[in-house]
Amino acid sequence: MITLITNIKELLQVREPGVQKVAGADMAQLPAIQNAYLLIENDTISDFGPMTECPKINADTVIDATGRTVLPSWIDSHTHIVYAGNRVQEFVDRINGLTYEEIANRGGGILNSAKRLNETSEEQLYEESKVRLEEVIRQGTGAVEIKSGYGLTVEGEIKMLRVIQRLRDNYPITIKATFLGAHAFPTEFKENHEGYLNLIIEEMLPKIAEENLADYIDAFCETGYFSVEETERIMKAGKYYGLIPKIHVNQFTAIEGIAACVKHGALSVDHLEIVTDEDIEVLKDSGTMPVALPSCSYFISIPYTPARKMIQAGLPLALATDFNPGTTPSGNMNFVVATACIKMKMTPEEAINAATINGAYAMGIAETHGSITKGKKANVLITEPLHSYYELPYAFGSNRIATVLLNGKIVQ
Ligand SMILES: N=CN[C@@H](CCC(=O)O)C(=O)O
Ligand SMILES: [Zn+2]
Repeated sequence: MITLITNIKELLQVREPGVQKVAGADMAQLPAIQNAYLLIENDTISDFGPMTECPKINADTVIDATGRTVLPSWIDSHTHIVYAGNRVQEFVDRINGLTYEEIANRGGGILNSAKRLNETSEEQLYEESKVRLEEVIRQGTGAVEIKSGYGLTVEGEIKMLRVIQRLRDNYPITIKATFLGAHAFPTEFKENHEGYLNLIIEEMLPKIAEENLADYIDAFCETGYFSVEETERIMKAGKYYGLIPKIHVNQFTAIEGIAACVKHGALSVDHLEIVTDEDIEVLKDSGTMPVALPSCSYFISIPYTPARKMIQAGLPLALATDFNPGTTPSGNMNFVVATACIKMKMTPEEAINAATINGAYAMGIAETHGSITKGKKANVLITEPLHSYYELPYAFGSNRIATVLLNGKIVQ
């Protein structure tokens, strides 16, 4: 099956093989070809270049992209798409003055979602989650990481991870699964942290590893949730089973969790609304990707990740949605890219790099996703006719994606 996209006004994020991520000043560069073609063989990008070099072949499908931009699909490296019900009441409580912390202290927040999830059947959970997955595919996401973490019981966590596996089996989007048993302490373990850590390490992890249900391990390293020392125990236990850490850290407070994550070889550190100079130092020259989640900052009115400061220090940065029922009931990467430009003062080039190649690194899939590169998966987006790709973040409330290809096939 051969697909040829012709007359592309701008083909964005064109990279040689081997580029895993971009950092610092390099984030401002978004390599592009004007008036280009893109050749897809089966599910793989096989060639691209200027129209003057377009091969004369009999393609099965030819798409004329006159006036349109073509770019790699968005990579959403941090989501909690699998959940039951919603938390609209907490949304209204926050409008009326309560904070996220106050709501959590009253038994709301993560524990609210966990209660609901444990009362929901696996079938129902799958049905609710697939609607969200279908929506983000339409919005241009071509790869998504999905976390557990609303079970907080052996059965609940396994149920979530099985749903993630079923989504992976049934949809063309690339999915990675992360075990987040250490998302919050269930009420019965509030005064018995040791007991819950033992449950995660001795019961949940061996079962998850046996069924091969997760790729990564996560913990919510935060004041009032998992301490740095507790997070280190979770990371070590995960690594024993081959799960690389990707950690929630520095959302509300900086407690030196980032240093611990770097020490344990975390693939990414996510949230980073509060970042100290020491945190930035420790991330320099590490293999750990910082991930910002601007829709979360927007929705619960907390600071935005200091992107400018981090990029100026030479760091890379990825962008993801954090799609979840509490702090970010949206999986729209177009909004994330726009909000990063508008609120974090990232340039469109930096934001697109952060939402494609750097997101792929944060998901451990940079070899196959995140750029227009020969041999990579043909997960690409074709926009509506645009004057320039700047219109993607400029039109912040709109979706300018007209066509979505996953594995070389048009799905939208
Ligand atoms: N901060 C931790 N976890 C989620 C929110 C969880 C929730 O409130 O349900 C987040 O990334 O924002
Ligand atoms: Zn999250």
